[in-house]
Amino acid sequence: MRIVTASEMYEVDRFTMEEVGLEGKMLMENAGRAIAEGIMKEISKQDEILVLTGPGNNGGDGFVIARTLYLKGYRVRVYSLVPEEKIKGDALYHLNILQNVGVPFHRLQNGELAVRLEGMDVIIDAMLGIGTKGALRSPYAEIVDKANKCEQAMRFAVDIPTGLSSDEGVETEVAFKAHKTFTVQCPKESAFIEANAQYYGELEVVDIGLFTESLVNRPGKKVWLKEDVVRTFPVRERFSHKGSHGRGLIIGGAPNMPGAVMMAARAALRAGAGLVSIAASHHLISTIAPYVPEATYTDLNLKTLDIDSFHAAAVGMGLGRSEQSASLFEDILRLANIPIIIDADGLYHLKKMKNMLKEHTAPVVLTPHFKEAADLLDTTVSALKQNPFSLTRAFSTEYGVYFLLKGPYTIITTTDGDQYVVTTGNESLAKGGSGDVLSGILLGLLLQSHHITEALCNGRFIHGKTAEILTRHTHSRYDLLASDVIEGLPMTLRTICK
Ligand SMILES: NC(=O)C1=CN([C@@H]2O[C@H](COP(=O)(O)OP(=O)(O)OC[C@H]3O[C@@H](n4cnc5c(N)ncnc54)[C@H](OP(=O)(O)O)[C@@H]3O)[C@@H](O)[C@H]2O)[C@@H](O)CC1
Ligand SMILES: Nc1ncnc2c1ncn2[C@@H]1O[C@H](COP(=O)(O)OP(=O)(O)O)[C@@H](O)[C@H]1O
Ligand SMILES: [K+]
Repeated sequence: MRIVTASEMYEVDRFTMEEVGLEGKMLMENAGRAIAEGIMKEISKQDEILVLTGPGNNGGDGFVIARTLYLKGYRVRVYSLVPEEKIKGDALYHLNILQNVGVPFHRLQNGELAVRLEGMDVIIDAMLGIGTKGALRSPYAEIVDKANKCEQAMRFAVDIPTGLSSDEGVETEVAFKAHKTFTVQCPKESAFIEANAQYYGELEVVDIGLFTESLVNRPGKKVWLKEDVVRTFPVRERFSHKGSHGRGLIIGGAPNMPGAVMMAARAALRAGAGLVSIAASHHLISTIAPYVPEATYTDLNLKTLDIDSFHAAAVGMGLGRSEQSASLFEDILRLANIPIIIDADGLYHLKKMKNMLKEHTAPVVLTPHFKEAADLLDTTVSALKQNPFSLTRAFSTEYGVYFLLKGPYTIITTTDGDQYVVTTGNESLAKGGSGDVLSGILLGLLLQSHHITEALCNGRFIHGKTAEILTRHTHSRYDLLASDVIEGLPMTLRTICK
């Protein structure tokens, strides 16, 4: 499912209207009806419903929603924040129909509504959409603030909550706090910015018949969905052997962090890897081996370890930050000609030698969380949180790496700048070890997949999905351990990726 900026959405609108020939009025009718259908599932006919409308097409969607609800017998009225003379085009067309049908219609007088927002059971925000520029002006800011204070009301936003930008990089002062946002055709970039989650609430995408084909040739952003996992998950052939599913190498294991490589190895095997080897300090091997008997072990000595005899490697989990491990990491990066995942302490060392990435020809996957990523990109966590798409895309294309920016909304960027968002998972994963398990799953899938992007998206999807399934059935969001996620993978794989 494509994620768009405002300008991309306008291009989709233009293409659909001018080149395909679907009229704007009809698109507005489709949008309003689809959103009204969604809202009707959440409200009752006893509810007092107020639709707040603005000057543009977002307001036009609001007129269609109000008419649809009214004709179905709901108690709805419309409040326009602008005089009728300001309403033009398709929105005016639908305002006329609204008035012909007899839906109660009022407009704001001297900045005040003639009804108390506090008395409303349902407030629908069709004030501003993707045409929003800058901070809210009066009277929008005041009305939005009042609406947000109506604690008893269910609040729905049309397309985007009024006050938010569609694009990343814009700080929000005041915005409508929706319980649920019905977004038109494609989620907008800003829906995946952490600070905006409190305004969007739950997000539902409504299909109104727009054609997104006009965007096909641009580097794109997409949400990776279950149907994408089902379509691309590696198939296990009946006559395959262990070598068919890849030989993976995990390099790490500082004496005080034996768990990281252990969990990564076990997760890689559970995700389907054919063979997994752990290269760790020989003191550690006897400690780890009983916990992952299916793996093989080798001393972490680059004179004897032939990295390229493996199909892919993961390095950095529990590697340590000593000078010695820094030079070990540098040697690995210089020697490896296989796809390599770099996580945790590997990312720490990489910061000082990131120019090596430009010379490196084999695929490199970086899996930082926000703090690690901000360090690597020489920026702050808050700047990265506000501009995660553009900053990671710039880094990926400059350094030629795959970048998996870990978080509740994980953004995966390819070397070409295409981006995928994976939103599975919940706060049960906010616990030490989750990242090690993810690295293991990613390695397991990298070994079995023809496409690196699919391996990364699928790996991150099943990691989060497993946490969702476990916290729904057998665990709480408090107790879940990273190793529980490994043991929960069978449930996810059996249901999604048979
Ligand atoms: N085919 C279609 O057309 C379809 C359209 N669709 C729907 O249309 C929506 C986009 O409609 P749109 O382009 O009319 O923009 P929209 O956001 O409603 O209003 C812009 C107005 O806001 C005003 N304004 C801006 N910033 C402001 C601020 N900070 N504070 C205060 N005011 C501010 C600005 O005023 P101005 O600055 O020009 O005076 C301008 O007049 C889209 O989100 C979707 O819901 C869908 O139904 C699909 C089919
Ligand atoms: N609140 C959350 N919601 C969903 N996923 C989360 C949340 N917090 C963490 N995660 C996931 O857990 C993992 C944490 O990785 P990381 O911070 O590297 O953990 P560690 O280094 O402790 O192993 C990431 O995959 C991230 O997407
Ligand atoms: K809106």
